[in-house]
Amino acid sequence: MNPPLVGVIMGSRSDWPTLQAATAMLDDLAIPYEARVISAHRTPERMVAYAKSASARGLRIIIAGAGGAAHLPGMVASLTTLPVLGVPVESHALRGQDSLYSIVQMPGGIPVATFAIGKPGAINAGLFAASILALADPALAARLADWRAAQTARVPELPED
Ligand SMILES: Nc1c(C(=O)O)ncn1[C@@H]1O[C@H](COP(=O)(O)O)[C@@H](O)[C@H]1O
Repeated sequence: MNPPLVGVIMGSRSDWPTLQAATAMLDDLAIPYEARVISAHRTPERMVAYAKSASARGLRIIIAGAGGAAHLPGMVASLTTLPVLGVPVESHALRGQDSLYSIVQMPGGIPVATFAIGKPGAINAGLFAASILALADPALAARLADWRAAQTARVPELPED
């Protein structure tokens, strides 16, 4: 297996069903990744070590999902200049609006690319990671174009089809 290019991290194991929508896209496009549970709140030292070593270990993009007081994506972004794609996980109490606002409202200077709440956001984070990597990888760009074409072909023209 090739070394991972994308680090998929999440604040809790309970986020994994959401983040698996991102890793499914990476699997579809044959992009090597790793998945880890890392929390800014519960495992702060694991987070610092991961973010500081990510680039040197060969990671090119980090997808970070978290719910509620979702500090993980922003804190990781503060510790690396790799692109961080933030996925707001749908929380129970506030249905992910807390997660979304926590991730999207970064102060100027530390960017996190923020996606939609829940699985649609995770899917798009996976596809966006592919788009970034495809800039320097023509074979991946071709796989991504094929993936889009297959998606288009699956959309029926008539509603009863
Ligand atoms: N938002 C964060 C962070 C963080 O931002 O570092 N660490 C855990 N969490 C979130 O807490 C929620 C509940 O976690 P549990 O299900 O483990 O109680 C999860 O959605 C997780 O992302």
